[in-house]
Amino acid sequence: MSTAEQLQVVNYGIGGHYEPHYDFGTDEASFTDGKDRNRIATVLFYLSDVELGGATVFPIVGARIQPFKGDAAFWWNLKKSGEGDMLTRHAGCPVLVGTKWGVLALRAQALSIMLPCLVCRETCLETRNIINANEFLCSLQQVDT
Ligand SMILES: O=C(O)CCC(=O)C(=O)O
Ligand SMILES: [Fe+2]
Repeated sequence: MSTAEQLQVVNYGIGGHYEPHYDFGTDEASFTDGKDRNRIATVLFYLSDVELGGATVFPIVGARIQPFKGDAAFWWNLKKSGEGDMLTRHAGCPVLVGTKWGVLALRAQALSIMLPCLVCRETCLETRNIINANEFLCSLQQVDT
């Protein structure tokens, strides 16, 4: 797939975590080369259950996703305008018991090609049975930050 970066394997042991961050590039210089290749979306496939801890959390929208083997989390990093969506700040909470395995696909795509697709994104998400963390998970349990 020419528009996706290489898959990244995520593995955390006890205490392993990922500090709050954005997946889109904030360094404008990297994305003003005429290619519009900022990271439009992220999908994180969970390859293991985690006994305790290890949730992926979105503190600004108050969303929390506990990893279960076979589940996936999906979110759009950019707004329709192409700007980074500041609501997507997220983190991997420390693993307290067990191990966390996942595969992360960061999708870099020319916005001119992706924009028409954004319009129907709810439908696309429904048919793929994946989770839109930005919109759908806002209603889930509040995160303690
Ligand atoms: O481990 C997680 O739950 C999040 C990982 C992540 O956000 C990343 O690798 O960019
Ligand atoms: Fe991330």
